[in-house]
Formats: sequence, structure tokens, C-alpha cells
Amino acid sequence: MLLAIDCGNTNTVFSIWDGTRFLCTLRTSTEHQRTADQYFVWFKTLLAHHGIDAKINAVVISSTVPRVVFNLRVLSDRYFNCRPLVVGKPDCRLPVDVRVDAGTQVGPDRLVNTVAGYDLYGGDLIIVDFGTATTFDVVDHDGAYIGGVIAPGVNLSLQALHEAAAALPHIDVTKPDRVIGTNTVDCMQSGVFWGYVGLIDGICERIKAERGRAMKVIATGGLAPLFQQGTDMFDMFEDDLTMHGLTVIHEHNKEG
Ligand SMILES: Nc1ncnc2c1ncn2[C@@H]1O[C@H](COP(=O)(O)OP(=O)(O)OP(=O)(O)O)[C@@H](O)[C@H]1O
Ligand SMILES: CC(C)(CO)[C@@H](O)C(=O)NCCC(=O)O
Ligand SMILES: [K+]
Repeated sequence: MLLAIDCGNTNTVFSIWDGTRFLCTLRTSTEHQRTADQYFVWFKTLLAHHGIDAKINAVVISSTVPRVVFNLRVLSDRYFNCRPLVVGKPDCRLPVDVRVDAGTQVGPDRLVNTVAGYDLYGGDLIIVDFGTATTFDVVDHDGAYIGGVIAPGVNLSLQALHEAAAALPHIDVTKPDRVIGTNTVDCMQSGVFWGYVGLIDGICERIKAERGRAMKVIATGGLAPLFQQGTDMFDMFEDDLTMHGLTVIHEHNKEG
């Protein structure tokens, strides 16, 4: 079975793929200090809790945090007796082209999203991923990643507002009923929620105009369902787009 690991700047997700479906998905915070032994204790404990007996014999990793890859490699080697496939490394082949400025290191999560989006929906896509950053990945008609947009993540924006202004509390994002807030929290929620709705609509419209062609918009990431309530820009919502992309890349590299 395949262990797919998606390591973001905030959270790291492990999913077990049996070739047909994901048996389980486990989430932990991303910390580069975490050792292979610590990962394994956590992993084993939760698998036992869920009653899953998985024989892992392959590992595929996407990591936006280079430092964590070392311990994940040790985990694969020591506990699963295999060499992991790491997206973005020269020995990991992608089924799509990457057409960006020479020397640019595209985030592996964006490449994986591109592969997944093209596999599920074909080309001419905008993929919006609400993670630590909010990213827009633009996929050409032939599946190539051709660039995109990086905006500050929703929770990051709220955190920055709280840290920079003494009178502004820490709050979570929700959808306010009205735009005009009549107290501090409502004002902040409005700024972030409706501000991001404007950002989503504006950027997608401008990308479509710049490309001059019809494009489908796919939303993914923890906050996508919330923003779906404020915009009709999204054609599709995919819960586990990155995980799907990791399985596609694993298959592609098996094929010789
Ligand atoms: N209503 C909500 N308010 C705040 N956060 C939410 C809400 N719904 C979901 N989330 C957050 O979404 C996150 C899951 O999103 P996702 O895995 O896409 O990104 P991330 O883990 O935050 O970022 P990264 O992948 O960059 O590490 C969870 O951490 C959860 O806290
Ligand atoms: C933008 C993030 C942080 C989103 O996870 C990640 O994809 C990343 O670190 N990217 C590197 C720069 C780039 O993608 O162009
Ligand atoms: K993510």
C-alpha cells in the first residue's frame, strides 16, 4: 500500500491508498524537529485506533518545507523499508510540463494540484488552494503548470491583523450575514470574508481575461467550503485534490 504525505507549512497529512481508495487520513502540525521515530509512534497508534492493518511498501511525499523531508526519508527507510518518491526532486517525473521562469522552484503542492486537476478535469484550469497561503495555479490546455498567484492565507491575514493592532482580537473566519459590521469582531470578519471573496472573484476573472479562453475553477483546502458560500466562481470543489495528485504521480513513476 502507498503512504502519501502532503506536508504544508501549517499541517502535515498522511493518507493510506490501497490502490482503489484512501483507507484513512491523519493530520498533524508541521514541525521540522519531529523525528522518524515520533512520526511512526503517532502513525501506528492512530492506525491501531482505527483498526487498520496497512502494509506500507511505497511512500510519496510533497513538502513545502524542505527541512522536514530528511526525517520523512528516514521514516520511509527505517519503518517501511523503501525509498520515498519526493515531488520536485530530479528523480521524480511529472506527467505534465512546468513552464515558468528559469530557476524558479515551484511549490511541490502546486505541481501536485496541477497533476490532480488535469487528471480529473483536463486542461484550462484555475486551481484555488486555501492553505497557509491562498494559491491560484494556472493549468494550460495540455496540463502544463504555467504559473499563478500567491496571496496571504486567510488565517495568516487574521493573525497579522491581531498581531499588528493592539485593539484587534484573535478571531476565526466565518461568513458574516452583512457587510457593514457594527462591532469589532463583525468588522474584522467582514473584512476578511468579503475581502477574500473579492480577491477570489477578481483574480479568477483577471486570469480568464489574460488567458482569453474558458477555464474551469477548482477549489480545494480547508476553507474552500466556507468561501463557496460567498462566490459562484468555483465550478468544482475537491476535498483531497493534493492526495489524488500524489497517487497519480506515484503511478506515473512506477510505469518505468
Ligand atoms: N471555519 C474555519 N475557520 C478556520 N479555519 C478553518 C475553518 N475550516 C477549516 N479550517 C482550517 O483549514 C485547515 C485545513 O486546511 P488545509 O489542510 O487546506 O490547509 P493548512 O493545513 O491550514 O495549510 P498548509 O496545507 O499550508 O499546511 C485546518 O487547519 C483548519 O483549521
Ligand atoms: C506558496 C506555498 C507556500 C503554498 O503552499 C508553496 O507552494 C511554496 O512554498 N511555493 C514556492 C514558491 C512558488 O510556488 O512559486
Ligand atoms: K494544503
